[in-house]
Amino acid sequence: MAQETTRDDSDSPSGSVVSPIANGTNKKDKKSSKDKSSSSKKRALSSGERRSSVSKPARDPSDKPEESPSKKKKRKTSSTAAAVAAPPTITEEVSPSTSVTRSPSPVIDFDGLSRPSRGTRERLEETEAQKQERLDKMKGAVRTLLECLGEDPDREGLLATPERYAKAMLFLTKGYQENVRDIVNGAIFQEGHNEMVIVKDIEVFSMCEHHLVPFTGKMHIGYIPSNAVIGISKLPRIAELFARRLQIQERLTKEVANAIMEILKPQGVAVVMESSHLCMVMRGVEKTTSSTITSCVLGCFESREKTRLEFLSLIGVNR
Ligand SMILES: Nc1nc2c(ncn2[C@@H]2O[C@H](COP(=O)(O)OP(=O)(O)OP(=O)(O)O)[C@@H](O)[C@H]2O)c(=O)[nH]1
Ligand SMILES: [Zn+2]
Repeated sequence: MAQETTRDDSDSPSGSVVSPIANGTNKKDKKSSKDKSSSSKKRALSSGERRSSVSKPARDPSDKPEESPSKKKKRKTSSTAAAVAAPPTITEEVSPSTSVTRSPSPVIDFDGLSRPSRGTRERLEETEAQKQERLDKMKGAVRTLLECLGEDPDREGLLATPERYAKAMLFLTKGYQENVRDIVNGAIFQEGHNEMVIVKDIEVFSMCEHHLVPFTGKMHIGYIPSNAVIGISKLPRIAELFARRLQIQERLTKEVANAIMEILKPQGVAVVMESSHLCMVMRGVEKTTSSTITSCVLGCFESREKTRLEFLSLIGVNR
């Protein structure tokens, strides 16, 4: 349910840079939008730099463009100086011909993919034949799993299980292949609005990356626009995109909050998630009534206690 409360935020950052994803370009003019987006990305970065520097999403350590050998050698000599230097620039000259542009946000890359890794991009770009080959490989692995469990994979009830489970796992991790740009679909409206917007009690289903079993619960998302509002359904869609993959609840909460900051450049975002982990209910400590609450507050939700408390009371966590 979406909720709006009146508020006057005099110290809201002036103006709002709409991030490249907000332009909602569709596939055909993606090339030109990519050029456009790189300049707006730089703009986005400058407005991003204006954002509270208190909490920045941790970059995935593997998200480092390959350095050319000469650069590596130079780096060794001045490592101490580098250690205190300003954080790495976004566009790093790997070699004169190819400069690698890293997206300003480590949760959404310049292609609109969310935290892509080699494997997930392959999944997105594979041919029908490669898709079938992947499915066959997964079916074989599940068959082996059934045998190792002491089951008979050829008995009637299990004959189709390898394919069913392989397809189920691909569905449960479909978030890897979704593109934030398609999710937002250009539904960002310059409304000159700066009251708190909350969509709460969003059902979330994710997969614990340690045990490959689900954790499910509710997510509450609030933001205070700088100017632009997003289509309210896009907030649960963004949550879904980051939930449908192998996750931990802390990272899921943080990625949703940072993605919304990146897409909308609002004054601040707050995300709270409460969920039950089957890996704690059906095995291990076997606590059926326990639930885990995680939160991530950015921008004015982080810097202003009043704003944070108002959000928490409106979502009923402060009860
Ligand atoms: N901020 C805001 N958004 C609204 C309101 N009413 C409808 N919307 C959103 O307007 C957006 C329109 O987005 P589109 O992608 O063009 O429409 P759609 O394809 O039906 O979007 P989905 O509902 O996400 O399937 C949707 O995200 C709606 O949720 C409202 O009162 N406030
Ligand atoms: Zn687990």
